[in-house]
Amino acid sequence: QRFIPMELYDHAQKWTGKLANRLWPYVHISFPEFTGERMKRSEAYVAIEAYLAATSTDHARRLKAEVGKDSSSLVLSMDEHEEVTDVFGGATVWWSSGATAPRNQGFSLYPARDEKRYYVLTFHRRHRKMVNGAYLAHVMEKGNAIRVQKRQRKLFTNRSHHDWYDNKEYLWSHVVFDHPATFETLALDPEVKRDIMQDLSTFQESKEYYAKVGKPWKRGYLLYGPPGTGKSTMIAAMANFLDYDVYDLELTAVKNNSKLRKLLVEITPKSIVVIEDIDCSADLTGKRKPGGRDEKTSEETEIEKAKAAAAGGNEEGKVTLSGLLNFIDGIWSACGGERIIVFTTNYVDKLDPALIRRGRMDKHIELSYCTFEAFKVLARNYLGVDSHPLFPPCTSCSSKLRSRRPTWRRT
Ligand SMILES: Nc1ncnc2c1ncn2[C@@H]1O[C@H](COP(=O)(O)OP(=O)(O)OP(=O)(O)O)[C@@H](O)[C@H]1O
Ligand SMILES: [Mg+2]
Repeated sequence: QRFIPMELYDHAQKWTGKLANRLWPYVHISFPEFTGERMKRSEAYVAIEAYLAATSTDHARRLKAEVGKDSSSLVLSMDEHEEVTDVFGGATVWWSSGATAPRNQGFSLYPARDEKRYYVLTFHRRHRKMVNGAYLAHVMEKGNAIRVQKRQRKLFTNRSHHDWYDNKEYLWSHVVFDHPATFETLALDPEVKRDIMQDLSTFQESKEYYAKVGKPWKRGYLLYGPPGTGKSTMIAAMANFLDYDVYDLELTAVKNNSKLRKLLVEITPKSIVVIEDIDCSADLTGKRKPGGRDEKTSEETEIEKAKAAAAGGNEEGKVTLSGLLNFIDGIWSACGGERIIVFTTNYVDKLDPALIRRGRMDKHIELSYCTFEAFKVLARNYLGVDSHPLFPPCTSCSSKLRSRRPTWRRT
């Protein structure tokens, strides 16, 4: 600006740019950690972080360590201002990490809050097409796969809390999900068990199928039976089998239908949403009468409204049957995808037929008192006994026994 006349300045800038391009044929792409206003971590950044953690630990010299999945091992990843080289399809690319200094240099309780971290990818411009296409797709795919494999599964419940660090209201609170139940330890008829496991695997692999038929990728299970017959245990076994998070929805703590919808939107994919004891979770009989018609007179309705008003509430002040039906398969239910919804109940007859019709609750599983085959699993689990003189000697005998359905209670 001091030496070049103003009228030539633009030209000079253009030509120096071109010259620099000639001499410096490298392209940079940066991937910031946060994008937009919502303070949501960018998916690309998270995938790259996982990818680089896996590929960089052998080469990078500055690593940072975090506690891993089982809380005892450490996971290493690339530290800030570190650079690693990656080779893909004959091309060499360089990844570096960095962070912009916090804007607020003064005293703060949360010093790292406005620090902005990013990754920069550098490569020769002749590889531009390959990097933009195949290489970045490869990084995202591999990074996401590593992330899923390494993540700690969580058990959520709908108790909202305010995070002062993020200055954000979280509708779900969570702990690490660490239930040891599996289908192997679940005492259940082997055929029923195989059928459920098959059904879950099919669901997990059916992304294309659901897209083809135009249905959201989700499935409903209704588990019913007497108390203590393994409904809750089965949910834990399902979560362990599918490697999903669990969202335990306490319906009585949800104020109204719009809160329920907000909770739904926050649920991530690869999760099981559980509503335990659905028959006593909320008043879900709606305004239906056994005959299917609303037989209330307008006078009765008025009285109910007055009662509700006197109690300080109204229809908007609670979760209704229609709100719950919309939660399960309304237009909002498609958000997220890959979700299983499980209801448990001791009294299946008490539930509104609309709530548990096939399509909404696709699979109804009765868990009742144990059959002989299931009893053998318990004997193996608890006593380490595989065979015993009192066990029936052949399978045909055991199947006869099974057909009689003994009503032994588990202790
Ligand atoms: N089929 C089963 N296989 C193995 N263990 C079982 C089974 N059923 C029950 N149990 C054991 O019994 C206990 C109670 O089971 P669980 O909590 O799963 O029953 P539930 O059907 O959810 O009962 P409720 O209807 O009262 O909620 C568990 O600790 C579990 O170990
Ligand atoms: Mg239970």
